[in-house]
Amino acid sequence: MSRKQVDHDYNLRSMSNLMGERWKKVNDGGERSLIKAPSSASISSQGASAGVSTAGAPAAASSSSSSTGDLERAARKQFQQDVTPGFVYVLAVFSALGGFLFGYDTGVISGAMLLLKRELDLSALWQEVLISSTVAAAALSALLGGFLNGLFGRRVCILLASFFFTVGGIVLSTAPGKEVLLTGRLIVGVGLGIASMTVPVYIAEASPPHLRGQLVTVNTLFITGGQFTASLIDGAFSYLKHDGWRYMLGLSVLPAMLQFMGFLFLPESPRWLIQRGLTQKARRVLSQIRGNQNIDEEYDSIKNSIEEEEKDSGGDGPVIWRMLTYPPTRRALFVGCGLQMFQQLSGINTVMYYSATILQMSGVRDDRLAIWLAGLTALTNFLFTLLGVWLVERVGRRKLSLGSILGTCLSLSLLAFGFLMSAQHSPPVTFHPLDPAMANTTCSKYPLCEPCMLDPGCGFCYSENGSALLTSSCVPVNKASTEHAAWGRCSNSSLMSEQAYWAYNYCPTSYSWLVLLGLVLYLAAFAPGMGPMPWTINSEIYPLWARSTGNAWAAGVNWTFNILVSLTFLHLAQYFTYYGAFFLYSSLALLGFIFIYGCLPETKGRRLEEIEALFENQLCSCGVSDSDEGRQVEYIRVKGSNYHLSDNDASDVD
Ligand SMILES: O[C@H]1[C@H](O)[C@@H](O)[C@H](O)[C@@H](O)[C@H]1O
Repeated sequence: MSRKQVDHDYNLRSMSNLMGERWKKVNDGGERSLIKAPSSASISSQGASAGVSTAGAPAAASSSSSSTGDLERAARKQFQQDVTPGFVYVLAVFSALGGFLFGYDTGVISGAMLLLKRELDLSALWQEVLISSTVAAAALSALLGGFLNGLFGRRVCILLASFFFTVGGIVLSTAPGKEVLLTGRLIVGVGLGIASMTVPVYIAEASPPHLRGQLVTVNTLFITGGQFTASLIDGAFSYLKHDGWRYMLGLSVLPAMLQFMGFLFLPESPRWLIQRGLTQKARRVLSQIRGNQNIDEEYDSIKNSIEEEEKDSGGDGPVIWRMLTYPPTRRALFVGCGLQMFQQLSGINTVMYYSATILQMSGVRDDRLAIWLAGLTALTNFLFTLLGVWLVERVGRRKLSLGSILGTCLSLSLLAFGFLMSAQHSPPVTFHPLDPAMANTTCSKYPLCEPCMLDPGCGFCYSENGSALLTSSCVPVNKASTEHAAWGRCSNSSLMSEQAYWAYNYCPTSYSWLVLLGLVLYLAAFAPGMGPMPWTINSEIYPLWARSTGNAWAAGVNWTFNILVSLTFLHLAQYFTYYGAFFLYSSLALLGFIFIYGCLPETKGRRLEEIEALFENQLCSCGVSDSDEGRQVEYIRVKGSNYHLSDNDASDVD
């Protein structure tokens, strides 16, 4: 069926929800288009100046929908010209401190661990437990956060999260031993889970539609900003001989307290208030955050949609059950969780974590320098997320996500190819010790650097003249610190760097530039789209009754896959080699592309109340297609029928 054909039987409510305006059916020579009837003064005045006929004249389908596009754009422009009060920015920035803490607390631990394992003599198991306990606690508390959000509201949850961050930071910085450290990391994890699911919802519910994408994306900008700050703090405090980790872990208390104090004065989300029947308060908050705009229309639209939703979502039982048994929310949940899953499966946290090693492969031999340069990776992630903030309202969520995941997939392949070339030109092991006590290790049997490096018990010790390898051996790693070999010339710091270099986890290679290029391209592709979009889109695709639960489950999926990918990476690399692991991530990103292409509708510029309609029919039915005249048509399939939403010149597609 041509996409220009529109069926007879359509659901008017869905469409009026969808565009937030009244719609009329126009019979158009056997084809039906939808054009919008002006309902507000601003629209009619703009519509008149744009010369738009709204009376249902039997115009050609393309011109009527083109006029609809003009009218839509004019209305949007008018809306944007109305003053957006600065208060909404203040509110977004204070909320996004939760994102900053998310980034800081997940980022700071790698640098802190270098000091902790030395000072507290931590075993590999304890190191692993201290790192992953926070993520595991975050996964569980994100789910719990959905329930708390529904019950106490967004504001109380953000206060609760900043309280956990503060207490966790204090416990961590004063911890006398590893058990207390673990307690602190668990407390911080609880804060992380609650903040990660509440903040995007709160910002989305308070923002006007034309700014929503940008303001929610600012939260991810703060996440990456937190990760960058953590790398700077890690670098700076790594010079302290004692207790540097206490400052690293404790400094998060400052933004946490700032957020707590700010939220004592910031309001509850108006949508949650209306849902709870606190209508007077909701009106007050709406006026506060919309400044001099007329809030009646927004208030009514929220209220109506809550009433409609209550009928639609009917039934009893836990919200997640109602979501799963009601097709639109089931589809939204599928899309939301899928996005979060593919975000993590594209390996962002592995790439970030592994960047110091990638830099070492490129010839940066000094550990400290590698830590500082890893900060550059975090900075690149941050800067490209900034690009995402700029792009999200310009190109829309769908195109941004698609472009980003495609770029992620290609750059992962480049990374993998770089690793493959390094492996194929792996330097040989030229020196096999004669001393039987030393020779009888698994390490000394490896003929090349590649298998030696993939064995976590061994490292490659070598000397070179310029870029020519002189002698090399594969020796066991020092169990107490992977920075040295267990014996031989690489076991002694003073000999190392003068006569020999110790490569643990990597091999010297002349293909490092390929890997480095892959890393930079990866961040440039991932950070503007796949980094922020899963959070942004989840904050807007669920109806109010399902919003906190939907976000809770999606955030839970994010944290779960985060831990899964980071815990399996080294094993994956061991069994499939590094290039195998990165080719796997690249194939998963390709699957993600297909998923997004098929299932993600555009939500840009729509009211939260309108977005539910996008999920009311079968999945994979929204997008932009070429019309018969070679123009691009934005369409949606509702209840088995196709509707044009806009008809724009290819150069001017929303
Ligand atoms: O969106 C964020 C961001 O991309 C971070 O850099 C990453 O560490 C998180 O896991 C992710 O959820």
